[in-house]
Amino acid sequence: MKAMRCAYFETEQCRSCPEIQTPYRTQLADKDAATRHLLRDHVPDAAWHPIVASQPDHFRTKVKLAVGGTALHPRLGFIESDATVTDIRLCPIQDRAITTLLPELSAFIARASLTPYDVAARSGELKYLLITVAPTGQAMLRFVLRSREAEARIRKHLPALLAALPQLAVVSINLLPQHKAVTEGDQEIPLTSEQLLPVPLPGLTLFLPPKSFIQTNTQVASELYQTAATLVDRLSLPERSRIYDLYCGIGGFALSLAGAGRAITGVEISAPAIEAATRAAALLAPRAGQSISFVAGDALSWARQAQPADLVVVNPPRRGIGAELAQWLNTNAPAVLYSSCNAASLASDLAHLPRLRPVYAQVFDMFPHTRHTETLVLLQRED
Ligand SMILES: C[S@@+](CC[C@H](N)C(=O)[O-])C[C@H]1O[C@@H](n2cnc3c(N)ncnc32)[C@H](O)[C@@H]1O
Repeated sequence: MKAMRCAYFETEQCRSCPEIQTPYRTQLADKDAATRHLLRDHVPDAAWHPIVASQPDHFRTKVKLAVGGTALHPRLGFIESDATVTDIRLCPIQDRAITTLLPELSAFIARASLTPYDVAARSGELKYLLITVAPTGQAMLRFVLRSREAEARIRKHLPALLAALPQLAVVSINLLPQHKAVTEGDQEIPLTSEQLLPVPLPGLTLFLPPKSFIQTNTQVASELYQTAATLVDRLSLPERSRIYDLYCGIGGFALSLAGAGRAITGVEISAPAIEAATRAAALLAPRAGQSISFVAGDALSWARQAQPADLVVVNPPRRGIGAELAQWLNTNAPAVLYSSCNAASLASDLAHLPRLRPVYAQVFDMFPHTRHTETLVLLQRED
């Protein structure tokens, strides 16, 4: 398999995919070997399974596009160190459903006179377009603005935009008044009556609200959830089992593990994500003894007051779960399914789980052309 071509990389306009000139098969082999090496003190060779590949192009289902240039001729891409924006609207790793939206969105920026935010001068209004697409092609669009100055113009021109791009299911404004190196602020202003993007996956539909986390590569995320479900089906869980999904987001793992006799609780810090997960759970087929509930809160505080579980899934942010939650799992969970986007924090967390032995491990290539990985490890108690 040849390396992928990317004009932005070849002309040194973009360096976001540092491995893009390495043939994809070689990237997979390198990534698999590097992850196994990093975890060598914790995961035995026999536990490893072959890396799960992504599509090498058009896999990215959510993007953050900084807006630069002028309202008449906006540039959509990323901010350089000199504060200008490089346009990468034809990026070959983004889902085609995103690329298709961009000419019309560019025209909309001109029509609604949305002056791009100038980072150096600290002037202008439009900072980012945040776009997520579902496998159906439906999309969520969020305008990240410095203030409400442009809101009325966006509202005025929105009906024409929605007529031209009927796949825009959810549109909102996010306010980011501070001059900070973050992507979004606290306040979200809905512009469409629907504020949940349905993301159908095999056997379930997730619902994404504007400010919640979703994996960047829906194809690989779906394989991750399905692998989790298969692994859990193979465990000899008791007939009535208690399962926790900590850091559950909009519920991808919890909903995939639903089944007869299973009482599943998902815990997540974001209240809108919990509402969305609850809506998704209501659509699942009922099964005898099945219950799924979601709780908004801090995973560690919640776990501290929880009953021991038969299985705990953890899928934390890059920092990992930390020593205290790891120690709680070590005492209270006979089985743990840990999905990590940072093998280094995974390694340090595994060091705090001496009673649990990794029996299955696999890398999922959620982020092709970079060195980032998603690693799934199933651990079971030895005694
Ligand atoms: C890597 S995402 C995983 C989400 C979900 N499991 C999925 O597959 O989409 C990590 C999630 O942890 C949540 N989170 C961050 N800190 C948290 C905390 N202290 N307690 C509970 N959830 C937290 C984030 O909001 C985010 O949704």
